[in-house]
Amino acid sequence: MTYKSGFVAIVGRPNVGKSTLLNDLIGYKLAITSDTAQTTRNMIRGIAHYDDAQIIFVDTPGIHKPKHKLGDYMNDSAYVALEGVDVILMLINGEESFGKGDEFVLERLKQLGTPIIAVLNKIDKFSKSKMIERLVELEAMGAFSEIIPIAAKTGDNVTELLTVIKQYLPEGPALYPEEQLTDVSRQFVAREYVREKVIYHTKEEVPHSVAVVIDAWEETEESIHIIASVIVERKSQKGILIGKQGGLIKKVRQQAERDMRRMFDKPTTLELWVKVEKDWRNKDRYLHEFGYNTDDFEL
Ligand SMILES: Nc1nc2c(ncn2[C@@H]2O[C@H](COP(=O)(O)OP(=O)(O)OP(=O)(O)O)[C@@H](O)[C@H]2O)c(=O)[nH]1
Repeated sequence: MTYKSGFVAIVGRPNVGKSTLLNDLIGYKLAITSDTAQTTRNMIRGIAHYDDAQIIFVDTPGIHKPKHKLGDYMNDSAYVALEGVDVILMLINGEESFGKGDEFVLERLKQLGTPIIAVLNKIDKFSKSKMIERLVELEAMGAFSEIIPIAAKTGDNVTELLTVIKQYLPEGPALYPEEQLTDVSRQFVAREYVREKVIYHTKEEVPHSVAVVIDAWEETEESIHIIASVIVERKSQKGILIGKQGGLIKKVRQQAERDMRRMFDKPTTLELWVKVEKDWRNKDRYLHEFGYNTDDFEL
């Protein structure tokens, strides 16, 4: 049996299902997901170990028109993630026809000369005839090495996608030790879990204005206690997030704790403080402090 190893980038417009697919492929919840566009802000590597291959999947922020410095950082992380990968998965939301946003992403990808697999996602949400229409549309573009329809949410056809991906990987040894599942820290994962719950429980403006910072991480053999700040941009958002008698932030805390216990495999408790930093998404100092800095790219 030949053993293969390589890097696979998952790219596309916001909200097409990239993080859902990453979690599916690696088999646990590393990347947070939501129905709010632009949830993923950093590139995240998930390492999948198979009998015949090791694949490093790189999830990326959705490529979009940036409106602030954080948006610039997100797009930059997506492009940096493409460097040196063996295959690119371009995720497309099959509910809609290939639009201007997709075209913009594809133009950039074509310049790299890396094989691109078009992954038509969310096939559980539309009819077979619509799916065929979309596949024909993609085929006619002549830009893709393969076109695979899937439903990342239900796992439909993801095994088939994996088989195709492996065909594009070079023969080679494992690049990471078997026990390593990602390159991001547990602190990063903890921050992201909190952010996911905030996004879930708040609407409209709040999700994009939130950052999470770990202030303290107290860990023993038996348990973990984390103190974290949830940063928002306006006083009004702080009120929304705390909720009536602290009800909303309590829900965020409890649900994040539940995910953390599962992920870190020990009892985990969380203490959350909501703070306001005006317009942080446009200020280099805060972007740096909250973990959205280009220094990460060297990782
Ligand atoms: N019905 C259905 N929903 C899906 C599927 N894949 C993803 N979703 C949903 O689509 C939404 C967006 O999914 P994400 O995985 O967060 O999308 P993303 O591309 O990482 O989004 P950004 O962070 O904005 O770049 C979530 O509500 C998912 O549950 C699918 O195959 N079928």
